[in-house]
This record gives sequence, C-alpha cells and structure tokens, in this order.
Amino acid sequence: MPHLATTYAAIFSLVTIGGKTALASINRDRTLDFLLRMKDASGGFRMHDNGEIDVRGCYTAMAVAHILDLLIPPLTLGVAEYVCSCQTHEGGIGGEPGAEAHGGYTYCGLAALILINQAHQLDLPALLNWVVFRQGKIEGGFQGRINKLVDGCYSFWQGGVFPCLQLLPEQLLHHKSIQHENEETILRLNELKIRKQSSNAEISAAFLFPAWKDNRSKHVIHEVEDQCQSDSNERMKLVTDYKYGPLFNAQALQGYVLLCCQVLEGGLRDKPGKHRDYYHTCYCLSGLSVAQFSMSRSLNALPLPSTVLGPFDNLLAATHPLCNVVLDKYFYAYKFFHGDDDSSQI
Ligand SMILES: CC(C)=CCC/C(C)=C/CC/C(C)=C/COP(=O)(O)OP(=O)(O)O
Ligand SMILES: [Zn+2]
Repeated sequence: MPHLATTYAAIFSLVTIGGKTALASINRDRTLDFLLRMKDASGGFRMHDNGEIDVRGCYTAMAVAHILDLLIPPLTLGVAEYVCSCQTHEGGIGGEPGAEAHGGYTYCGLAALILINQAHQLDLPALLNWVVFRQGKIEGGFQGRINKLVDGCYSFWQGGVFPCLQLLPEQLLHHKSIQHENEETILRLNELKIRKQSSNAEISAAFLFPAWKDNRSKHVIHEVEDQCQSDSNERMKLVTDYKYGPLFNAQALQGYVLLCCQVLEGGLRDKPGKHRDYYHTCYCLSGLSVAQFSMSRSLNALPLPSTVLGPFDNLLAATHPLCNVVLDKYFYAYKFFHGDDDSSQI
C-alpha cells in the first residue's frame, strides 16, 4: 500500500542519490494522483488509503510536492488552517487537533507552512518559546515533549526548528505580537556581548529561556536584561540576527549526539542503553549537522573550527532546513524539476 511517509523517504533518497537517472525515475504524474487522493476536506492529508490524518501528512505531501514542482492549489488548500488548528496552548504543534505539542509534529507543521509561504499563520513567538525549553539543561539533547526524556532523534526534530525559524526574519519581526524594532537596544546588546565575550547561546537564551540563568552567565544576563527590559520585540530580534547565534546550545547538542548517542561499533541511538537503528542514525546525524552550522548566517557557509565540537573532521555536510537533504543535492533536484536555480525558500 503506498504511504506518504515512505513516498517522502523514497523521493528524498532519490534526491540524495542524485543525477538524471535517479530523478527521472520518479513518476511525477502518479505521485500527484497519490497526493490528491490523500487530501482530506479538513485541509490535512491521510498517510495512506483509509489511514490516519496528521501533521506528518501535511509535511510529507508539501515537501514532495515542493521538490517535484507539484505545489498546486488543490494540494495546498486548507493546509495552513489544518496545521494551525494543531498548534497548542504550549506553543508547539501536536499531531492532530487537540493532541499534545511534540517536536516531530512541530518540525513537520512549521516546515510544511514555510514551504507554502504560510508560516505567518502560526503563533511563531509561542512556537519559539516552546522549543527553546525542550533542550535538556543537563544532557544537552532535546526532549520531544514536556516532561519526557531527551532522545537523539529530537536533535533534528527540535534542533531543526531553529534554522527553519531563521528563514523567517520578516514574519517573526512583523508578527502581530511584535510591536516595533529598537535598533538602539540591539547595538547595546552587541556592545555588551563583545565586552563580556559571552557566548551567543547565553545571551540569546537569557531572553527566551530564563531557566538558563546559571552562575556562569548570571552577570551578563542581568546586565543585558537591565538594558532591554525583556521586551518581546528585542527578544525576537535575537532570532532574526545571526550575530546573536542560535537560540539553543549548539555545543551541548553536539556533545549529546557525539558522546551519548554514538555506538562505538557504528550507528547512533536514542540514548545510552538503547540499540542503534537507521532512524536514530539518520536523525542524530541530521541534528548534528544543524548544530554544527547553527552559527552560519548563510546555509552552506563553512563553520569556524570553534563551533564544531571535537576535531574539525567531525564536520558533516550542510543540509536543507526544510527537506533535510544535503544542500547541493537539493539544488540539483530543484533545478532538475523546476528548470531553474531560484529556490524561493532560501
Ligand atoms: C516526516 C515524518 C514521518 C515525521 C515523523 C515525526 C515524528 C518523530 C513524530 C513523533 C511521533 C510520536 C507519536 C512520538 C512519541 O513517541 P514516544 O511517546 O515513544 O516518544 P517521546 O516519549 O519522546 O514523546
Ligand atoms: Zn527517538
């Protein structure tokens, strides 16, 4: 039985293989028929005939339609309304309306809406506020939902939300909850940062993650807070300006993946004590790449050695934030199916 998750995985595997033969083997017409058959009146997508409707369906359908240049109105209609109906009071996105916010669905919902230029329909500050609290202060990895254990695969599902958000500076800054910009405060923040030589993550986290006010960064954070009064506009500027770096602790996340998730014989896992598997190997590595490139303003700019934990040959390839394939493979496939290089997303 055809299934949206395997369709997504198969098509992006072919994108990853790359080259004309692999890409030409995809039957676009039959894929479009399948996507249209999975479309539901709610705006969401079934995962398979008579199957469940959830936010994974929206993402897998939008990602496949995006790369194959099949994003037509009958597919995109109602997707934003469906995904927004799954954003919870917590700020993250649940699998279906009424369900608890979860990292897997939060990435899927956000990426799906960015792919169709509808992310502004979400409450983005609330989403950002939810995701910054999902990184474990002790372990450095991410949990999928509140009060659950960290797990290596959320290095991507949660960690991957940050580069998606950073594709949206305009939407974040002009969101209805953000009043106006304050350039003076940003300049002051920059001065403080240089003077105290504090890390980007510390300063960024000080605004959205008060729980990170540990002894190491306390003095810096108090001084910054005095200047900025924790205004939401100023907080959001931190996200939209790469000078302040990522809103998660990228070094700690790399530490969790490299030290806790690697199996010495090869492969990666959820956490120590668990077995390796292909799913966790894929998403631990995807999250590791996100963390390594999290300080890079442009997607494929080579990170400084100091941002890569361990020897520089730990560095992985940069990935596309919305499709999670290596960037040059994404651009090759985009050009193959769209006939031009001009990806509107990045
Ligand atoms: C594109 C695609 C197919 C995306 C999948 C996204 C994804 C990972 C969704 C999460 C699914 C889920 C029910 C997790 C909870 O499992 P759990 O209760 O075992 O884990 P937890 O305790 O960490 O929440
Ligand atoms: Zn996992």
